[in-house]
Amino acid sequence: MSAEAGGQAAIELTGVAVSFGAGQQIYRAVADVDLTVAPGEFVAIVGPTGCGKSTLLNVAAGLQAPSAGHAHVRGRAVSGIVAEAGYLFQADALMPWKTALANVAVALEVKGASKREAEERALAWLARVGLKTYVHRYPHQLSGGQKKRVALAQVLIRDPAILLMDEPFGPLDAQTRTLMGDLLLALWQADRKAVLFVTHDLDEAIALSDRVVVMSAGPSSHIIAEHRIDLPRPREIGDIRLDPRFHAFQSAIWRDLKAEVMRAYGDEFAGLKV
Ligand SMILES: Nc1ncnc2c1ncn2[C@@H]1O[C@H](COP(=O)(O)OP(=O)(O)OP(=O)(O)O)[C@@H](O)[C@H]1O
Repeated sequence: MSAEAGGQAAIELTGVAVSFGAGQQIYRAVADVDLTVAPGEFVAIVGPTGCGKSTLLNVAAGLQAPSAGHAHVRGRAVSGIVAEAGYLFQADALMPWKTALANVAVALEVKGASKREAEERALAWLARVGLKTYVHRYPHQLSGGQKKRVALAQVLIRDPAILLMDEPFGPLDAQTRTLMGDLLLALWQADRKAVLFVTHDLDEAIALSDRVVVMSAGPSSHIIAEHRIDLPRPREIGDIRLDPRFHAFQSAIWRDLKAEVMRAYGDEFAGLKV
């Protein structure tokens, strides 16, 4: 679906540059990025470490002001934190002193819902993410994957218009990552929100997305390629990985990415001669 077909874009970055520091110490992390996510589209950003993936996500979230260019979310210029976005980051955002139920319910309570209504809806969301029997556990009594499911419920219960996800399943083991990917796909399929998803993992990017955007190594990182992933939906990650076209996408994206990854790491590996 193009941005035009769905009306205004869900997320639109135009000519975005981000620099850190000042004077002689200035570091131009990202330069001249144009990126549009259409309503209902799932877009993944991949690129070498330190290329500016999180920086771009932060610009879309309103957490980082661009030094040049503009960010729009659903047609509105971003200035400050975007309230209609749901964020899921690698680090755990759960409050350790609250149960799973309270952690999810609080997302509605802060928006003015009564405790009873918030808890009822939180129970329904925890059931949707498969945690019906864990609602009274505290985060330290949950596995990494279970905590991620609570975090997902905590984000989705607010019904955000767009989702911004930064390596959300990064700390999980491979099997749990796959299950979390399938859960995310099932939830997304039921209620297609625009998603901007940052990951290091090519397989994850291909399996989940409609489009994979490849960034160059920094400084002045920019988009060097885009791949439309027209694999059939609904998808299950285990099955879609067996599709021969999945491997064709892997090879094509890796061809774009490899030189940039080598450029990002080159000097460090050169220094490791023994
Ligand atoms: N607040 C900051 N101050 C100074 N430099 C920063 C700041 N935030 C990010 N950078 C630098 O900008 C560049 C891009 O960082 P960013 O975290 O966006 O990259 P990334 O692609 O998400 O990295 P990774 O894949 O390793 O998570 C990096 O070189 C980083 O060191």
